[in-house]
Amino acid sequence: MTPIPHSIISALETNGYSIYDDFLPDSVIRQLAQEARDMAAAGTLKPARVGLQAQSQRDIRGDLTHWLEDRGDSPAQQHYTHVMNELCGALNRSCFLGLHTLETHFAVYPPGTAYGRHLDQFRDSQQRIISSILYLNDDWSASDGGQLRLYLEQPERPHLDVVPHGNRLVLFESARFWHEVLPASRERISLTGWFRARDPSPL
Ligand SMILES: O=C(O)CCC(=O)C(=O)O
Ligand SMILES: [Fe+2]
Repeated sequence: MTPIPHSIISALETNGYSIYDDFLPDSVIRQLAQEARDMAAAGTLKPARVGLQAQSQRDIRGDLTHWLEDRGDSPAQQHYTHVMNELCGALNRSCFLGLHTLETHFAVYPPGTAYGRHLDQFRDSQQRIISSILYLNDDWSASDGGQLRLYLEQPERPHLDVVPHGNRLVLFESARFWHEVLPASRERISLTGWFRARDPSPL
């Protein structure tokens, strides 16, 4: 069992979001980044879709994605899914969120691309409860751009810009925070996941 630092959970409980550095071993982050770059080079990543209006909204989202298999296809992906399952259990024990599954994709944003302001929970579905992003970038600095801009609903601090440093984990309540990805001058890589509640049972 991998212990999950309590500060991740307590920040999420207090603020509705959490930012935690050095989440996984650096070697795992490097391996995951390499796998994403290899897929980008091989042309196996797909342009991301935005809900049902994918055609008309293509320009609001410039990343290329690859969905992970449930257990992960490589030792590094298996490490990630194992720790995220532990995190799921810890969130359920502390916050009673009833999280059931995690869906995750690699996301590669070519230089200059972005993802416009949006909410992760689709209007017709309540199932995405917690959004999670694990950044896989080497030596990122704020001047490279690519910040995740989280709109905090606070008059004194309308938004928070999160620099996508490698091995930084960001969690936030999917239905609560509008957010966007600012364009970067470099390729920007991440593993983006959503903890979902159980599918509602049919009536
Ligand atoms: O990569 C990020 O910082 C956020 C990505 C995002 O908002 C999404 O994929 O829905
Ligand atoms: Fe999002």
